[in-house]
Amino acid sequence: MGYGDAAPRPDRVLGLGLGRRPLFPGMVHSLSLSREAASAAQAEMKAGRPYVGLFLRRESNKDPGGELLSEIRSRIENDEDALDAALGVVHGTGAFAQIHNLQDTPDGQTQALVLVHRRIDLASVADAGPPPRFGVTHWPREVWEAEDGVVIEHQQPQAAAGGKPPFRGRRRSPKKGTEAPQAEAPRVKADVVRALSNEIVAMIRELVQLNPLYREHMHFFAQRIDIADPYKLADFACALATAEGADLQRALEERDVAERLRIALELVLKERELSKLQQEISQEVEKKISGQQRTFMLNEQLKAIKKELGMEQDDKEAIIAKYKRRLEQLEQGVHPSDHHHHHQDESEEWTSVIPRLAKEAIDEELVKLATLEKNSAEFNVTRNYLDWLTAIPWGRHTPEVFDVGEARRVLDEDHYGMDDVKERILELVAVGKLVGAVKGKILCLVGPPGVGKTSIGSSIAKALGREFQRFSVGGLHDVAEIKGHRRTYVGAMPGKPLQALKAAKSCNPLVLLDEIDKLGSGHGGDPASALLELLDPAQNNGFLDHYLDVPVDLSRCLFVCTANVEHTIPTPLLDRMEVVRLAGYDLEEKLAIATQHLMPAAFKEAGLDVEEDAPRIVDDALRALVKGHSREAGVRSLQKLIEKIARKLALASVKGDPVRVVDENNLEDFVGKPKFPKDRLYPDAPPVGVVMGLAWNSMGGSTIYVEAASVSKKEGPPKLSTTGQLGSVMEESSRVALAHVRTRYASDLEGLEMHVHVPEGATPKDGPSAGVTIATALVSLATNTPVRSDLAMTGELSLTGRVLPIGGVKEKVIAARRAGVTQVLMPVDNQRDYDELADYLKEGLTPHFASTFDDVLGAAFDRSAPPPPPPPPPQ
Ligand SMILES: Nc1ncnc2c1ncn2[C@@H]1O[C@H](COP(=O)(O)OP(=O)(O)OP(=O)(O)O)[C@@H](O)[C@H]1O
Repeated sequence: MGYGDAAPRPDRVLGLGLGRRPLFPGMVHSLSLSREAASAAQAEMKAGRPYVGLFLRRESNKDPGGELLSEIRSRIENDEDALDAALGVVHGTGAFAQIHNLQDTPDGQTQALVLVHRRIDLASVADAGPPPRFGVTHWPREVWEAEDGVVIEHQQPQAAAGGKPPFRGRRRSPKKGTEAPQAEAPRVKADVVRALSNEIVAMIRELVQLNPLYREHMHFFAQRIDIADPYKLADFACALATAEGADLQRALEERDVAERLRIALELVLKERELSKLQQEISQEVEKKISGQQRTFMLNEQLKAIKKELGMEQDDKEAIIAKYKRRLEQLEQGVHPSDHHHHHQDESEEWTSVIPRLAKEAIDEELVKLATLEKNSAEFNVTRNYLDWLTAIPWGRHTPEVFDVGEARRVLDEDHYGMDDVKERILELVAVGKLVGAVKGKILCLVGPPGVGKTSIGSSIAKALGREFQRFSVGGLHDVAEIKGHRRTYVGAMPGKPLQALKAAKSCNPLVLLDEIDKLGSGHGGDPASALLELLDPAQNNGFLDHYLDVPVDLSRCLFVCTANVEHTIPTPLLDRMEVVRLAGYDLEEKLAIATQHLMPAAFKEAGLDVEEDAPRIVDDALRALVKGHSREAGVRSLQKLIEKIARKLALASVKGDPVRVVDENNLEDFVGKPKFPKDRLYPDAPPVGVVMGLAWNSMGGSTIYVEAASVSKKEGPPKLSTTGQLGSVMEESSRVALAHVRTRYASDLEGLEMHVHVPEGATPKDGPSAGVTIATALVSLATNTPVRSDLAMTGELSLTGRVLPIGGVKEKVIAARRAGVTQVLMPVDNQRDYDELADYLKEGLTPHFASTFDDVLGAAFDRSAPPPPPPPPPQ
């Protein structure tokens, strides 16, 4: 596309208004035209005049494209002079451009590709339009030649230029020098122009580097425009600039080359500043974003470096400060991790002194800690040690309750019965009230599982106003569990007593030692003697843990032990304990416990208590539950069954099919078929040779049958074999029984080979108390006489036929009642135990107290019956 002076110079053109900025000669533009402007341009092209005059509107609008200047007409109709009207709407100098091509865009506009040839001045309004047609004067050819420093500056008028002065109307008054370029000395002017040109080129280069968008322009420019032509350079620079329309118009109107260059330079300078600013902003934003990341990375690195160099001095100081603070709190009597607990009130009692030895140890360790390397193993050892030293609740006590009535209320709240235990506790409280302190009494609760030994422990603590802690010593072999490890061990810790003290946050907690009867015997020292040291009030005011290495006063702790049986408790321990026996519960007691405690608790747990008409389990169903499903001394499996029922009730109620009452009829839906359908192996009268005995073990009391049968008859002394997992003591009892029976029934027994069996063979049985039962079974066999069916017996038998006392009277009586017998036989020496039993346990029972085997036989065989005949000879 050639441009410039070769193009025709029509003196009338279609006039279009430009909204935002004027166009400069030499440029190709894609100009969007309004619909009317496009159709006017179309018409021009059709008429073979593909030209437009493009004038910047005085009041610029947003639209950068070309439009028809229809306002001119209305202005003229308002009696304005036509040229004045046009110059009121647009600037007087514009661009003469050739339309190369028109293309419709989807949004209803038309894109016109125009090439700007030269400047024109608006000279007249040939037709107000719309579309308006203007009479125009074309600017002369702009030529710049400088030869040997002499400027030849032409502005040759070409062809008919209308002859009118080029500037009219509202144009700003021309600048000095524009009218008279010759005013400057040609020589100087040439230098100025060159200097300005160079500067503009340099600036444009910079722009291109700053913003790649300009690169395209530059490329175009270099191809088409002679840089050496300052007029064209100025126009190019202006076209590049994103400046205000008014500034650009000024450059458009400027005739003087130097002045035009100056304006152009000013514009590109601004452009460069703008580009720089733009770049700075974008860099800043980028920096900000990456800055955050950087800070994080650097911090991490710093940490790593500090760690590497062991420079975490600050941390160490903070740790030391922490201990100092704890120490202060301890000395003021505030425990470091003081928590809110129910016993706290004004009367809280403080003995806030840290023992001298402990204080010395703490101070010493603090000094040591300050000198140690933060990452050394020893630092951590020392730190752990200080943790423990400062975590012991030195001198802190919870206020104890010495109110008998209140203690009784608390104890009764959680547990039914257990009167022996409660009585003992109330004694403690009463003595404490008189003496001022409960000195470490060791209670030992002995009884079968599930009778509430552990759970009453926490009630006792509550009743006495002490914190509750427990740990099990069952199966404990290592003395270190009690006395702690020496600090030199990796992962060393204090023993369980001090751990309990730390957890209790007070020096007078109730500490429950579970399963003291199952204490192991150790290889590394004897746990029993360590426990002795812990429990003995004479020693434990200076309990020395291997780890802590500083004596701790445990004399204000109250120790309670639990055990299932007494005889495996190490004797030295047992000697110092006060044993309270819990025998287990019979049916009525279980019913009471279930209704008063287990059921409400289980229902609450299952969320059943919130309902208005909450479901209930009727007494008969409970009775069936106890008899058929949970034959045990305690109530643990009864509790589980009730919880199971509660869950199923909850499920039913959620499903929308609630069950209101659990009775005997629907009980099986909840717990299945009874596990113990019958109470007795021989529901009716037992056959010859079978006798019901009473036994008890760690699981509570139970009835057992002893069965004797003759196997064969041979020559010689009678023989006896036994089965049923009998222990050695019971084995011996049977030999004693046979020996004694032989002294009386020698002829009946002669040559008899007998077998004694104790059914439920899977359960190990031991103890001497089956002696009378085995002997009676042998007599029954020897004399071929059955014993009374409603009798159960217990008692040790000596060789000479004396009946010796036994243990577990209450358990055995309960077991006898459970089996439905009405007569019980026991050694006369146990009569006192029996008399002390609660009346309801004795109701309906006939006791027999035997001192000799004759007494036993008297009770076992109906005296009114004829004397037992000799047994028939076996086949
Ligand atoms: N007399 C009672 N009154 C109320 N609840 C009781 C009574 N006896 C036992 N319980 C309840 O029975 C459950 C079992 O009791 P606990 O665990 O204390 O038995 P334990 O004698 O310590 O058994 P183990 O020897 O196996 O430790 C507890 O939930 C307890 O509350």
